[in-house]
Amino acid sequence: MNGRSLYAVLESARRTLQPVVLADVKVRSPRDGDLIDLTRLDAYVDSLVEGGVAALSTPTDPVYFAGGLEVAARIRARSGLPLLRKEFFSTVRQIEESVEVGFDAVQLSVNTTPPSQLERLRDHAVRLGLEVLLGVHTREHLATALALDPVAVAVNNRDIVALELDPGTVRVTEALMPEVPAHVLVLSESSFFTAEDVARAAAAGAEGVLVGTALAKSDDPAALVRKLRDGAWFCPR
Ligand SMILES: O=C(O)c1ccccc1NCC(=O)[C@H](O)[C@H](O)COP(=O)(O)O
Repeated sequence: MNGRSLYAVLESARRTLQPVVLADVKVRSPRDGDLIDLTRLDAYVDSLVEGGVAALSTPTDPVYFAGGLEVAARIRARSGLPLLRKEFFSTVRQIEESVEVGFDAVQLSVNTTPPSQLERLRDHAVRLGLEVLLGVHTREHLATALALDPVAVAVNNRDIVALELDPGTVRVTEALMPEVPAHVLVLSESSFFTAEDVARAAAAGAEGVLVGTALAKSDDPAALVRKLRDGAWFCPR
């Protein structure tokens, strides 16, 4: 394990009572089309870091999100922050290449990872020193995830199976939080546009939020990171 821990980043919200803001470096969105011009990727990552994001993620799926391991390697080279891989995981090889590229964590979403592979891929990732978030969108997904005794879950406010074409709402996080045990860390993901959205997730007990589209579309991503984070207080569960 290296010094870049996503778990530690999320845990920090419990001490500071401020939620952490993570940025999803998403080149393309199935819903909104092209988001990041790769010729400005380095400058974009720099502005996120300047704004004070606590960690980064990137979807490496090339088909719907125009991501890839080359983009991930560029983000890795540009920033020393913890880096989470989003992918439709189904093979052990994908976990191994995540380590090779320099990811610190992977998200295995319960609704896209083949059920027979979920525990196996989680265990393999842990053996290789990766941190693991189990991604959920419904009560049923959450029950499946909690049965695996996770350190952290990611509540996706959008439906990744519908390729995030739904608008998404922080109400998904608000509805699921009462069922998450206090010791499990929570990252609330997707559909964050205003400081009020972030405040609602933090008030519901999410240690962190993951923001992609709003930052990519912003003229001043650093300022937006500060605005989203500074108006919110984390309420311990
Ligand atoms: O969540 C996943 O499992 C996933 C897998 C493969 C590709 C993308 C995946 N998720 C995408 C996201 O999580 C969103 O891009 C992220 O939450 C940012 O959302 P938004 O702020 O609404 O752009």
